[in-house]
Amino acid sequence: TTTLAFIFKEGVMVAADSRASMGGYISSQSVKKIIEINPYMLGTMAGGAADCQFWHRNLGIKCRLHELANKRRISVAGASKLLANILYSYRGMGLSVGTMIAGWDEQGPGLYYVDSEGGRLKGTRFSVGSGSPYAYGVLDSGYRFDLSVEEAAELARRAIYHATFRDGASGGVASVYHVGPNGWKKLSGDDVGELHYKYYPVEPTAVEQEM
Ligand SMILES: C#CCCCC(=O)N[C@@H](Cc1ccccc1)C(=O)N[C@@H](CC(C)C)B(O)O
Repeated sequence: TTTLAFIFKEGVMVAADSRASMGGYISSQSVKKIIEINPYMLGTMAGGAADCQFWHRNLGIKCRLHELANKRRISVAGASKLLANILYSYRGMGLSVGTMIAGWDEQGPGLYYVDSEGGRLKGTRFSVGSGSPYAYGVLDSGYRFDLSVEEAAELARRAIYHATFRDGASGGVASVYHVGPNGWKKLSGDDVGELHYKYYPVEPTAVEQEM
């Protein structure tokens, strides 16, 4: 898996691939790794498929119950704390979850990294998953706070693409979401095979050049 998220002038950009693997076997090319927790908050998934899917579903339920009990949406800090605490309570029992909670609340854009070791970090730029070293290379070299939404989406897309090119456990579709003051919006979903020819256009052959 390759997932990434970063805060910039216009909010938070979130992106992920869609591959599930079991050793060398590719078990799925169509996993939704960006979870819509509520209209203003997204979660990303990396690690054990079952663990990520179960605990993100559980988090969504807790967030909705928080809204009903408090008549206001939960903050990004609050949602990430709920997840970190429940994961920590299972520490050492073999859970494998590496996730980011991204959203917009009264503090503006928010981004946290949370994992099944109990880690919880507030930050402005993360990449999580087996392909993250490759994604960081593209992301860190291209990141600026004052990117436009289009530039930020393209940076996120390119970083996921290059990670899927090098990491065998990443692939399928590169999905990109933007979270702004009015909530999240899915910007794109591109098969990485097609993205390949966007970044490496096929040179016309000598014969075609003759035509
Ligand atoms: C579908 C299906 C079977 C999925 C098995 C399964 O969890 N694969 C894992 C890799 C893994 C993890 C721990 C033990 C073994 C195998 C996987 O593909 N994780 C991706 C994210 C999830 C959300 C799809 B990514 O991190 O590579």
